[in-house]
Amino acid sequence: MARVTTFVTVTVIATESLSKRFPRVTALDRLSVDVGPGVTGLVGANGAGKSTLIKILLGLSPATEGQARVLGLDVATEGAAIRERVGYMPEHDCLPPDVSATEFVVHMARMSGLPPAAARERTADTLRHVGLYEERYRPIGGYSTGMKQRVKLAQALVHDPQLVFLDEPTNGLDPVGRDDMLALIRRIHTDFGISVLVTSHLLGELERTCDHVVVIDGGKLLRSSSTTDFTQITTTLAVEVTDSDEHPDGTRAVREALTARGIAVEHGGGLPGAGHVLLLTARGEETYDVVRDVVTDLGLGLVRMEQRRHHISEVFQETGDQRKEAVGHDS
Ligand SMILES: Nc1ncnc2c1ncn2[C@@H]1O[C@H](COP(=O)(O)OP(=O)(O)OP(=O)(O)O)[C@@H](O)[C@H]1O
Repeated sequence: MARVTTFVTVTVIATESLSKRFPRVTALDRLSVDVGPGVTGLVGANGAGKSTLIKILLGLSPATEGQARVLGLDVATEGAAIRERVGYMPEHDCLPPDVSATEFVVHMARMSGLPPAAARERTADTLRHVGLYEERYRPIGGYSTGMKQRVKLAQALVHDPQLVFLDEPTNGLDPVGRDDMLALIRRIHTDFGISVLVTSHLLGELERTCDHVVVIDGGKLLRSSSTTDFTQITTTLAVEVTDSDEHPDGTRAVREALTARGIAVEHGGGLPGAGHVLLLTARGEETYDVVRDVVTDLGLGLVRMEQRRHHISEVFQETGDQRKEAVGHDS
């Protein structure tokens, strides 16, 4: 008998027309989005609805309308089964100050159903993984913000979930602490195969960490796509040319010729120390040909013509004021 092979795209989270209305505000507004395995960023300004979505996905808060499934389980009826398989790092400080990280994480592991010996072993492994060593025996009250974030992360991981929700894990961290946390988040997926949904109000910081980014604003979906698609919507070409006797300012001559051919040159000499660099938006292969022809016709030398990858935050700056205002940017 012929064997039929089907390719199934695994959906980790699926929402369909999901809404959450509070008396004075609509926190989620008919949100339909699918999230696959890997590391996914959920980005939106403060109040966009990120935490509300996470609480619904954990089965902790009922949706007003619509449906959602997590790991194939219905959030409305299978919340307990979802929480067995999903770890949650809440946004706000929620740690008891008087106990040590070890005591707290063992307690959380026991609450998740692990027997005492396994809970202790998993706690030691997880705290080591998040980078807490001798300090793990000291009371949490004396910890830095970075150490507290690591304890919150450890308790989300200790029961070996298939998926973790991390709500603003970089909040309150300095730039070095932020980078460390983002690297740690990436390793949760690469080292253990756990899928991650991580929220942030900073679009820029997620591009290095996430495979996929979902952007929401006012509870509505603005965009959901792979990080690469985000950063390659448009390609900027950096073009550098020589001068000649005939054209002592080669850069200017090329700029004028390109403008005459209908190619907008975004900035002239915008890169540090590169007075001869032109930046222009490439629209397919033909832009390359036009630049090459223009430079040759002017009798100039082409020093370089290279693609410059966009950062996510730049893409948003270019795609309209509404999005720009909706999403915070790295400073
Ligand atoms: N229990 C609640 N009662 C009333 N309004 C709420 C409640 N929880 C959230 N909201 C409102 O819903 C909107 C979305 O809040 P939510 O906390 O989900 O946003 P967020 O994107 O996580 O932002 P932040 O990072 O600031 O928490 C906000 O306007 C908020 O004030």
